[in-house]
Amino acid sequence: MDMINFKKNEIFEADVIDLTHEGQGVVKIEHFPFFVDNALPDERIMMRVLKVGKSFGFGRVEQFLTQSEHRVSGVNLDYLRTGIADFGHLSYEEQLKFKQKQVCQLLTKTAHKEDFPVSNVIPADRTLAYRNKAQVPVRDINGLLTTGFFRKNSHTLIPVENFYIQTPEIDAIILFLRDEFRKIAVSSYDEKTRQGWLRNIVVRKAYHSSEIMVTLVVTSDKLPKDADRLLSALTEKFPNIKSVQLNINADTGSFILGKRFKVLYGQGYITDTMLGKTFQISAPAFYQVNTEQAEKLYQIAYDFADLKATDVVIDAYSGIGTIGIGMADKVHQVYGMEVIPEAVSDAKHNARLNNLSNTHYEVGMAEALLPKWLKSGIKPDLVFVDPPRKGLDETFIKVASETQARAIIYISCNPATFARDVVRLEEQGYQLDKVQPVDLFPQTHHIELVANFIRK
Ligand SMILES: C[S@@+](CC[C@H](N)C(=O)[O-])C[C@H]1O[C@@H](n2cnc3c(N)ncnc32)[C@H](O)[C@@H]1O
Repeated sequence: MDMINFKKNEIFEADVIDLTHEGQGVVKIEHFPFFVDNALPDERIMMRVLKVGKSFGFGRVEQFLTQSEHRVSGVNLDYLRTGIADFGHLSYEEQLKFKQKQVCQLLTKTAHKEDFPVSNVIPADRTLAYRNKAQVPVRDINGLLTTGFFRKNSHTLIPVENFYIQTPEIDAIILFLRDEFRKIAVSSYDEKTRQGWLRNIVVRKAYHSSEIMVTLVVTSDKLPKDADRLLSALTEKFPNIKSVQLNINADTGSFILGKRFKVLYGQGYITDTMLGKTFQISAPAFYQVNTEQAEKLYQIAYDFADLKATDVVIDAYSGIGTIGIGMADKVHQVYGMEVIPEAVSDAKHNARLNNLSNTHYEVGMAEALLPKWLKSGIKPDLVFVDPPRKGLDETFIKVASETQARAIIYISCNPATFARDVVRLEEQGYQLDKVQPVDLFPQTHHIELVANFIRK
C-alpha cells in the first residue's frame, strides 16, 4: 500500500489536477473514482482517502492517500473531469464535515462571528439520483451529435451517459433523444461558427408527481423533418412526459435559455407537490433541484419564523411561490416578488390551485418593488428572502430593515455572500439568531442554509 503525501498544487501523474477549488482550497482530485465509501456495484475504487488533514483554504492542505485498487474506467475519468460531483472523492460524512466547517469559517472570517453555534448540517437521505433537473449541452464530437457536460471551467464537451446525481429517467431521456437525433442527422450547435440547431437538452422530473418536462434549446424554431415521429416515439416511451417545448436561443452569450418558447406537446408546464401544496412549474421558472431536502429547508424556515395567524409576510425572490404558498394558510397575507414573469404567472396560478385568496404576486426587482410596497402602506411582520447566489442587494437590505419586521428569514445557496449579508443586516438592526445548513447537493461542494435574524 503506497502512501502519497500531496502538497498543495502538486501535479501527481496528471491524475491530480488541482488541489484548490476556486481559490477556496477545497481538495480537488480529478482522476478519481466516483465514490470512496459508497462505491456503486459497477464502480471500482482506485484510491481511498485514508485521512484528509486539511483546512480548506484557511490553512495548509495535507493529504494522505493510498493506492489500493487501481482500476477505473475511461468513462469515470471523463466524468470526473466535468466536476459534476466535485466532492465524489470524499465519503458523505467528510462532505458534511467540510460543509459545516465552511459555513462556520465564513461566518468567522467575514462576519467576525467566532464560535457562532451553527447547527449541524441536515444530511440528505438520498445521496445519489436526487436531482430533479438536468441541462446538458449538445455538441459535435468527431462528427457525432453528443450529450454530456462541459469540462470544468471550459466549453469542451465531455460525453457523459450516467450523471449519477440525477434521476436515472432523466439520463434515459437524454440518451434516447441523442440516439434519435443522430438517426435523423440533426445538427448540434457550434459555438465558433454559430452554426447548428440543437444547443441544450433540459429535462425536469417532478419528484412527487413524476411528471416530466423536456425543453430543447435550439437556434431556430424550424423543426427537423422527422420531428413528429420523434415526438410520438419519445412520449410513447416515456409516458410521464407531460410537456415538450422548444426554447429558441440564437444568442452568443452563456445563458442557456433564450426568451422565446414554442410548445410542441402538452401545456408548457408540469405540476408537482411540496409540503402538501400543488405547484405548476413552467420551463423558465426556478424550482429547487432536490425536492426532498428543499421541503426540509422550507419547514425549518417556517419553524424559525414562528408563524402567527395575524402575520403579514413578504416572500422576496419568490419564484413560483413555493415558500409563500407553503405557509399562506397559517398567516394573514403573503406578498411575493420575483423578476421572471413566467414564474410570477405560475405563482398566481398556484395560489388558485391551492384555494388561497390571501396572496399577491408582482413581477419586478426585489430592490425596486420593496420600497414601492412600503410606500403603499404594506407593513410586514416577517420578511422571507431567498436570493440567487449573489445574495441580497444593499438597497434591499436597507429597505427591508426599515420595515421593522420582527424577523428576516434568509435562505441562501451561497454561504460566502450570506456571510457578507450578515454584516450588512446586523448594521441595519437585525441580529443573527440561528443558522441551519441543509445539504441539498450531495457529492458537490454546494450547501444551502436557512438563517433567522431578529430585530434588535
Ligand atoms: C434561489 S431562487 C428562489 C425561488 C423560490 N423562493 C423557491 O424557493 O423556489 C431565486 C429567485 O430570485 C429571482 N431573482 C433573481 N434576482 C432577483 C431580483 N433582483 N429581484 C427579484 N427576484 C429575483 C430568480 O428569478 C429566482 O426565481
